[in-house]
Amino acid sequence: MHVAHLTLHDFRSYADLDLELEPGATAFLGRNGQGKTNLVEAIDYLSRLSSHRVASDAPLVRAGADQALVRAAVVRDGRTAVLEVELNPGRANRARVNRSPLARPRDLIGLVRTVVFAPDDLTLVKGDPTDRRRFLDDLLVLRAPRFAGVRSDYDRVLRQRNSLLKTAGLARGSSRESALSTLTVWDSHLARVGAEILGARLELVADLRPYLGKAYEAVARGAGRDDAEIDYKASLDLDLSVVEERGAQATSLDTTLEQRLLEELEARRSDELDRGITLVGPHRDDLLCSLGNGELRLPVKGYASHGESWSFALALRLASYDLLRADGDDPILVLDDVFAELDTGRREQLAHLVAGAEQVLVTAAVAEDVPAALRGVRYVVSEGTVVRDD
Ligand SMILES: Nc1ncnc2c1ncn2[C@@H]1O[C@H](COP(=O)(O)OP(=O)(O)OP(=O)(O)O)[C@@H](O)[C@H]1O
Repeated sequence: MHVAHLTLHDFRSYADLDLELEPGATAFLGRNGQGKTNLVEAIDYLSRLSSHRVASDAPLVRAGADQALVRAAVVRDGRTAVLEVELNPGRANRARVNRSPLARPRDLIGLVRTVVFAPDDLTLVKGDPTDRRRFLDDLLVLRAPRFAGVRSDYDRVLRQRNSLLKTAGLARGSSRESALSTLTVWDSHLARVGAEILGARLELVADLRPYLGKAYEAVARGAGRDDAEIDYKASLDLDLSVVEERGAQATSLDTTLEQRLLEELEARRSDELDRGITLVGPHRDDLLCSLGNGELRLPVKGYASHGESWSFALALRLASYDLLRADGDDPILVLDDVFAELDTGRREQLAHLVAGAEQVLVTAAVAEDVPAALRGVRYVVSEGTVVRDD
């Protein structure tokens, strides 16, 4: 797929912008702070309805304006769809496809898919578990958009359950009894939705694993296919052979996981009441990233060198891209300011690996940092204007 036309209105630093885009590589060049990342962020926003840079929508609306608009003509298998989202911080956003309003903005998710490489990707391996959980869930949603709904259901159940745990922990006598019986109801909600997320993440990690080994071998010189490894670390003991047996039906896997979550919630009840938070569930899990082979396998976080950590983060993104491609769709690749972070060898290697993508959008402050294979169409971005440089 590729974006053929992008329109922005009051998005970030852009009051109004209309831009034709082509398949293949396009580089946005210009000094720091001129609006290069703002452009690719807009396309990424359409893909996931969130930004790779900020957690809320408010900073995406141009200072002084009260709403922003992002519209893109997306070409997929020769057919064009016009996707549009109106950002209204503090109020409901609105989305349209071919000018028809969607019942919920999140119905837009999945119609355009992006994989973004950005300097912040180092946090995938060096940051908190939250960063890795977000990585997994974002990829999950790109592969199966209905997970956007499952994830928001889980967040809601978790908030309600935590607030009930606090109330029950402080209550005495009959009000404690009543809070505890309501808690049982929330246990079953949490276990049901949590099992769905857990099962999907476990399968995702199993699907991603072979692509990760291949990608790490490609980006880290001298590395082998078995050097990079990912393992899902759940907040409870699981018999992972259930998942490894890919023949297992998703529904039976979810039932097994739901049962395990319920048992664990029961076992940790008094701890949870003391602390007033939910200690079991996919919100407590992590993705373990490790390097090495044979007996010497070490976690990336805390052990790997800066270069190895970067290669691992790049490999995670490349593996996501390959996995989405294997699902039968060619996502739009965004390389936001990454070349300045890489040595010449890694730049060329990365360019070689992604040059065949249907559309690659690159941003860079220094034109020479962009490898020749990705120089394609060039735009100069300066003070909010985007001018083609032929
Ligand atoms: N909501 C907003 N309203 C107005 N201006 C904004 C808003 N958000 C960001 N900006 C401005 O956009 C500019 C940053 O743009 P962007 O991040 O795209 O820069 P860039 O060209 O990618 O720079 P670099 O090369 O440093 O990454 C900053 O000058 C910032 O002040």
